[in-house]
Amino acid sequence: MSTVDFKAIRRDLHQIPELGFQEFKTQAYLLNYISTLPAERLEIKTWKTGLFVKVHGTRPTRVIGYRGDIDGLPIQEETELEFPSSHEGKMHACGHDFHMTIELGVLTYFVHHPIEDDLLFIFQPAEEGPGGAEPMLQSEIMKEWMPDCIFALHIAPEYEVGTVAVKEGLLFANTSELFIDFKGKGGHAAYPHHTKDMIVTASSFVTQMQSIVSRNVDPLDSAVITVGKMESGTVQNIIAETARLEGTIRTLSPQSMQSVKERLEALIEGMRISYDCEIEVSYGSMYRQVFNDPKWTNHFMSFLRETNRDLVICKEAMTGEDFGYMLEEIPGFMFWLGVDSPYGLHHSKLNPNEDAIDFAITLLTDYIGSLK
Ligand SMILES: CC(=O)N[C@@H](CCC[C@H](N)C(=O)O)C(=O)O
Repeated sequence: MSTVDFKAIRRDLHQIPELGFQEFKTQAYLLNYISTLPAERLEIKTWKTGLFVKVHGTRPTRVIGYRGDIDGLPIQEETELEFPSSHEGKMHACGHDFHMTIELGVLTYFVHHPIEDDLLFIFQPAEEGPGGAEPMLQSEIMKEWMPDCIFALHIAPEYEVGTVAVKEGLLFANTSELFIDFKGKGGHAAYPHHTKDMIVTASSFVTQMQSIVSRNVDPLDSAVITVGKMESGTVQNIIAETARLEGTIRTLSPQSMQSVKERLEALIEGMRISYDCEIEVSYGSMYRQVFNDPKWTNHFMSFLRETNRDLVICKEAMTGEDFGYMLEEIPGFMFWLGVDSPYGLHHSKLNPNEDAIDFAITLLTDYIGSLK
């Protein structure tokens, strides 16, 4: 193959994590690398901070799509790596540095070994939020280069390197971001009866919300409501006038997403009365479930068995992924790639095993190469 050191590329990318739609250095890095490849078969179009890269086939009748996401998370890295994030408070804590590197590896291979069909490599911004897949899908470039099938992977810390986990049908949940603002009346810590304390209100709401999952959702149709951020107050002896909760809702069925929101709004209505305050709710970005096309997924699983790769038929997860939008329009699948990290996704010490990079590049080039 080529003599490119993809681990070194991953390390470069790991050092420059950027949040959704701010991936300027990342885009420049990707463009710079791609500019080192033979250009004859390549067509490159930038889209916001992302990229579409087409590798023209020798006698194309189809376009085979591959999508990787490129954004990082607002987390202060706490690994002991020799190449930590150089961006204060930001980290590739969801493995998108791996995703991009593997995509570059596959792209590189097919630039040197073109197949008959065209290949479309999508480097998608803002997967963690506010979501790049849906607007990318609506873009003129995508309409012109619409793939006939599409694939993607996500790193999985819980599996060994060399393991692929996948299932047909539902893989990832429906998601909705959740923002709730409380407004009461601040005042002296010693005179709570003259105030409307929003720390007490918001705390009580966080606990009450959990009853939606335990009492309103069918236990066989799981849901999660997580509050990841709670902001309130100024100092220890002032009662807080405002509070803000930021969270996310996950449901296995789209119908449950609707009913969870209805219950949440009913609870809010009750809180307004019982705590005599103002409460505003908004939902931010929402992602469609990731639903793997059964035909393509079974084809991939047969390939894994025939080539003696370690395959785990996994359960669905409450993770979200805006790749779900692409799979709604284009048949294909997403799979989990084992990277064996003691710390999980979205953890400040996530440390995936880099051996998974070469494994994944070979796996994907073998699989895509087999699509005669
Ligand atoms: C794979 C992964 O971890 N994806 C994210 C997607 C987040 C979507 C949105 N910002 C939300 O929080 O609802 C995840 O947290 O599952």
